[in-house]
Amino acid sequence: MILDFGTARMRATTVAIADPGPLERFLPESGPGSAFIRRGDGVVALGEVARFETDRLDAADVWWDEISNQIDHDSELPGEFGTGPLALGSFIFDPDRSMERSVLTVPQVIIGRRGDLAWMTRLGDARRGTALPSPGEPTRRPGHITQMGGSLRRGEWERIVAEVVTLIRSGEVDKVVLARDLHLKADGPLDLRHIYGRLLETYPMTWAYLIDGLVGATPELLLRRQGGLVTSRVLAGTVWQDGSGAVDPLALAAELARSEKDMSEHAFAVRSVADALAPYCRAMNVPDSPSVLRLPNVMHLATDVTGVVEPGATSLALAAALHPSAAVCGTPTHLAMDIIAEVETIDRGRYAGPVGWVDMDGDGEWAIALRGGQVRPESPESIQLFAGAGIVADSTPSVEVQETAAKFVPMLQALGVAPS
Ligand SMILES: C=C(O[C@H]1C=CC=C(C(=O)O)[C@@H]1O)C(=O)O
Repeated sequence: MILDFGTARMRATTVAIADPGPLERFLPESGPGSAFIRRGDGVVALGEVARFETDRLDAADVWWDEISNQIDHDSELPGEFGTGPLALGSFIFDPDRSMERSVLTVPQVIIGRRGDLAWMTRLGDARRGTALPSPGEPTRRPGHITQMGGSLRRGEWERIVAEVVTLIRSGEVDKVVLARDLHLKADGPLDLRHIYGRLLETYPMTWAYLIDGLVGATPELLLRRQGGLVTSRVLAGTVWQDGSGAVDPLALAAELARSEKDMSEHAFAVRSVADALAPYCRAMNVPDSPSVLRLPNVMHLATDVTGVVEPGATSLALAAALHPSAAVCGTPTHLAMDIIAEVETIDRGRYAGPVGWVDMDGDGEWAIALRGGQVRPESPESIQLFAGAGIVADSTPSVEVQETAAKFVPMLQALGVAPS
């Protein structure tokens, strides 16, 4: 479905503003509002002048190119990364099999910040001037929440992991990332702004996203394209504290860095990103060995792949090339995708798909929608959380269940629910 402003040209104005305070406070309780924030920097987007519901990143790329060509933009900050009209989007993991839809939306008002720079962009309606919108109503914490369990019981999911390990050991496939879900139900509609605010407080080092009922805080950046440079933060390979929290973090990091199983899981993910980026880059840097990224709930092996990108490839085109990486799908990609569709039994929807924004120059940031959940308009009191784990030849099903449990922690904490 396409709703756009037809053949009429649209005016947009960007002005520098004084520090607007926490961006998330502008999110409205109802009506369109999206956000993409990390360490206080990012954008909050209000209202909607155009929307494209497609399943394909490359179709979204073409649509945004057409729409952005219809915008006449006056800016006090020309050329500043991330300022001006944007499209914010969230894409389905497997568009061939999902019942859900991807979304790309062009907001009416954007309030943004990067370091000392803050700005507001308004599309259309120049009469509204440069006054900031009023902050949204206070957020509501959820009332009582009931944990309804997952679509599969833990034991059933372990059996699927075991089956996939057997496939991998037989040489049919190298790596498959398997996910499971958890359903929770509150006694009234959930206020996603509250969940989002909690994630920003507790996980400031992640990319926190909120778009069309999908909310989460992901540590994994599919790509940032800024001018001629592209960066991808590849994560795969995980350790976590047991319930006692007694293990020295340095010892835990060392255990991860020494783990052959995690190193092999990570290597597949890095290779998939490097191979997908190579045709778009004049030069690339792929570090030989990963570092360890420490988050409050888990630690990951992390590699930042960088490249000098050929002119013309927008951030959406690059996201189309990179998705799905072996951090969320597997190796070889198509075989892993088929196995996921066959054995996982859940519709991932937009979980593990690209989430982020693109500007009028094609620059942008696309994270991978992990550590999050989905609220659907027809049941605003219910949320479905997702978490996955990379399965390789040495995986142990019961340990992979624990890993997914550790990955549910940010969302459970944000909902005020004790992890089980
Ligand atoms: C698939 C997820 O995590 C990915 C990202 C980091 C580490 C991962 C791992 O160690 O399995 C996964 O590849 C998820 O959080 O749902």
